[in-house]
Amino acid sequence: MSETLYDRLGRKEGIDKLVNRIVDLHLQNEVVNPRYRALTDEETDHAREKTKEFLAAGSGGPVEYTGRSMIETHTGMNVSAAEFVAVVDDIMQAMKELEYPQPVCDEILGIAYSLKEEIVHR
Ligand code: HEM
Repeated sequence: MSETLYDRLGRKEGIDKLVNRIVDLHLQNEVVNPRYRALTDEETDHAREKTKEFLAAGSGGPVEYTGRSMIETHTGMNVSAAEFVAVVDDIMQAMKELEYPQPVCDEILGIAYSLKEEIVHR
C-alpha cells in the first residue's frame, strides 16, 4: 500500500508534536496571539485536540474528525488575510523546525491555502 500524507507526517506521534509546536508559535506570534490569549486553557486544549484530529483525518489517518467545520468554527471571528498568512507561516516554521522534507511542507502549504476561503472574512 502506498504511503499516505498521514504516514509522511509521522502518524499520530508526528502530528501531535507538530500541532503542539504550531500552537506554541501562535501564542508567540504578535499578529495572532490576541486570538489565542482570549481562550481559556480548556478552550485552547480543545482547539489543539480538534486540530490534531483534523490533520490526522484529513491526511488519511485512521481517525474521525469530531470538530466543527472550518466555516462554522471561524464564522464571527472576521479573520483577516494577514492573520491567515501568520497562521500559515507558523505552520511552515514548525514543519521546518521539525525537519519535514520540503515536499511534505509543500503539500501542507497547499492544503492550508485551500482552506482560506472557509476561514477569512467570516
Ligand atoms: C489553515 C488554517 C486553519 C485551520 C486548519 C484551522 C483549524 C481549526 C480547528 C480544527 C479548530 C477547532 C475546531 C473545533 O473547535 O471544533 C480551530 C479553532 C480556532 N481557530 Fe482555526 N484554523 C485555521 C486558521 C485560523 C486563523 C487564521 C485564525 C485566526 C487567527 C484561527 C483562529 C482560531 C481560534 C481562535 C479557534 C478557537 C475557537 C473556539 O474555541 O471557539 N484559525 N481552528
